Amino acid sequence: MLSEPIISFRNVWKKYSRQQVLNNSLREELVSLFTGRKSREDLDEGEFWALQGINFDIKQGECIGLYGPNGSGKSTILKLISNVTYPTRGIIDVRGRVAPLIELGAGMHLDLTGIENIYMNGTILGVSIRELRSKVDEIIDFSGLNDFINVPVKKYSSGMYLRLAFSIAVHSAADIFLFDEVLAVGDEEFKEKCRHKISDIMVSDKIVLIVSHDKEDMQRYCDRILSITHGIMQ
Ligand SMILES: Nc1ncnc2c1ncn2[C@@H]1O[C@H](COP(=O)(O)OP(=O)(O)OP(=O)(O)O)[C@@H](O)[C@H]1O
Repeated sequence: MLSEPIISFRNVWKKYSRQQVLNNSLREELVSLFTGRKSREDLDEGEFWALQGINFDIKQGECIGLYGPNGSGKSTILKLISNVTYPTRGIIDVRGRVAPLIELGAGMHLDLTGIENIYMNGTILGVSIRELRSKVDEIIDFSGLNDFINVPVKKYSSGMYLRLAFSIAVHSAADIFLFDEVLAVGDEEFKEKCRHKISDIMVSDKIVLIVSHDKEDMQRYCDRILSITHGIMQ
């Protein structure tokens, strides 16, 4: 059972449009649908493949680094794993609860205070209210946001968002942790704390997926590195 993949991508393609409004009229869409003159997978003007035929498996307990130049498709892979977006083609299987630290502020409820977000997001990430009550001081303490914990998060700086989001995620019951260069906005002291916490998670049976431009760093910590360029995995 342990060796079964928890995340699997089978021939996954993701199409994006550079123009938000497509030029296709409804008529053109209908003609293509009924006549088959244009395959649904073909690219319309302004569209491009952000991912092309991606295949990989990740097993329980693995720590994987995702490496590639800007715009190569790393964040798109994390968004597909966390269901923020969907594949244009292919099959994605993700078994387990995902804690996605992929976009600063994503998943935060801006009008709620820090502590309200701890309860809200903690519950979404599988922690019971009773457990959250017993962990809340530890979560606040790790975040270092003690003086700001009763302030609505819309007043937080990007570093403060990170502190709260990271602290909630690493104290959650998630099975899969996605870290998309989130540490970039943290100060050195907090980064160091996060690195320790990530190392603790790595030695557990959880899956950790890290996106970073620092290949050497990833080689030190990760079991494997998946390299991607222009949406194609090497
Ligand atoms: N919502 C979107 N709509 C249109 N294009 C998008 C969207 N999201 C990403 N893209 C494009 O898809 C490509 C892959 O983007 P992605 O964010 O996955 O790359 P990345 O490898 O994470 O880049 P970086 O290292 O700069 O964060 C890029 O060309 C990007 O501009």
